[in-house]
Amino acid sequence: MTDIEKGTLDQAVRQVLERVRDPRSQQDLVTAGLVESVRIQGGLVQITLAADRAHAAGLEPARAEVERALRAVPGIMNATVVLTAHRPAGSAPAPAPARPPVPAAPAGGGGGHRPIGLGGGGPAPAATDGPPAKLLAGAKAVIAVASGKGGVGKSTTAVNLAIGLARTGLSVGLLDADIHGPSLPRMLGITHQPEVRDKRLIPIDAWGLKVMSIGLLVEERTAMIWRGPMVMGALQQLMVDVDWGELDVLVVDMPPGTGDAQLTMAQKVALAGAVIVSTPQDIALLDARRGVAMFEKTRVPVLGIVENMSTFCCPNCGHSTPLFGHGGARAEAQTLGVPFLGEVPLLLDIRVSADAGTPILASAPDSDAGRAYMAIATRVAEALRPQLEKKRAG
Ligand SMILES: Nc1ncnc2c1ncn2[C@@H]1O[C@H](COP(=O)(O)OP(=O)(O)OP(=O)(O)O)[C@@H](O)[C@H]1O
Repeated sequence: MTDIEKGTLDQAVRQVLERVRDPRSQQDLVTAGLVESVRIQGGLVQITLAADRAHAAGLEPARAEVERALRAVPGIMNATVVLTAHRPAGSAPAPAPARPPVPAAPAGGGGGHRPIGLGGGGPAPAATDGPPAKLLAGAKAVIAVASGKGGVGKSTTAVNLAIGLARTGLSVGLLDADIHGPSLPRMLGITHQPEVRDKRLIPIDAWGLKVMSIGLLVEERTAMIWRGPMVMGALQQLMVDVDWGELDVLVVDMPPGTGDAQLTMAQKVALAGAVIVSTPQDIALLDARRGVAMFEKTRVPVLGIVENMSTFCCPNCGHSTPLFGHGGARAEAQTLGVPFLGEVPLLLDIRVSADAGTPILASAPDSDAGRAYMAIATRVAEALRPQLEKKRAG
């Protein structure tokens, strides 16, 4: 796209936003300060409208009108307008910007910048507090990999667990729902963006898995600063707009913690089970306990606990040291009455292979780490068998 074409698109988008009225103030959406962000990239447009909850309830027709109008503009291949209700009640909308907030795309588009590819093809929820619906129903079993605390190796476990499940002969997808820190593209060595076909995102094939991550669609920095309802909006769109095809298991790498985002996910998706990852330290186990409690509260079966960074294996002499203690997760699992799925040592090779984008179970399946992950995956596959058989029969 040339600079001139891009300038014309900017202008067309602005005209649409200035034509549609806010029903409350009767001002156009830009003047009313309701436009939070505009992103234009290679013919794809994503706009976020933000208002307080009461105001947002009446803005759906305006949102739909903007979307319709944008999709009719020549040169716009697809447009998604998201309405978020995250402004505090009674707060004044942001002052009208002189221009719509800066489109994130550099002039000329493309150029290595990550586009928004959300197609808006499915029944994407417009507001973030719509009625609960069970999403991702296409997969025979959806499992969440969660941790009460960040940095315990949840994503590394999710990746290797997914590869292990695929090695048992299942068709497996991997969804990175860790919106604030999407690390799966890096861990899987994915550098290209997903295609949009019939307004739906096509997951990327990597290591025998179908993969989708918000990290493939927006810059990491953008995702990091999103607030709660925007995170939920993005998550829901990821769950609605991706064409997963036929899957036996979809592994969801959850955001760390046990806050609203996790709870909402657990409620909106018919989860077949959850795998909780923890290090053996008391503090991490305390958070893991909260994770187990959260899933139990939402009636999601806990498939078990994984102890990560169990012992430190020195790459030089092979000596094992229980750096963070050892066995705590097994004991905790016993106390909580949930299965213990296995332990993974703290190994330099795991970190190096993750950073290189070549997950250890794919690159070195016969290594200690590879075997540890495969044992965990085999236990999870076994636990999922009844559900998979039931779905296949049905
Ligand atoms: N068993 C292990 N041995 C060595 N390094 C590991 C191990 N598990 C994870 N790591 C490394 O620890 C770091 C954090 O892991 P990871 O990103 O999987 O954690 P996380 O819990 O998903 O973090 P966040 O909550 O921030 O997303 C990464 O550099 C990863 O390579």
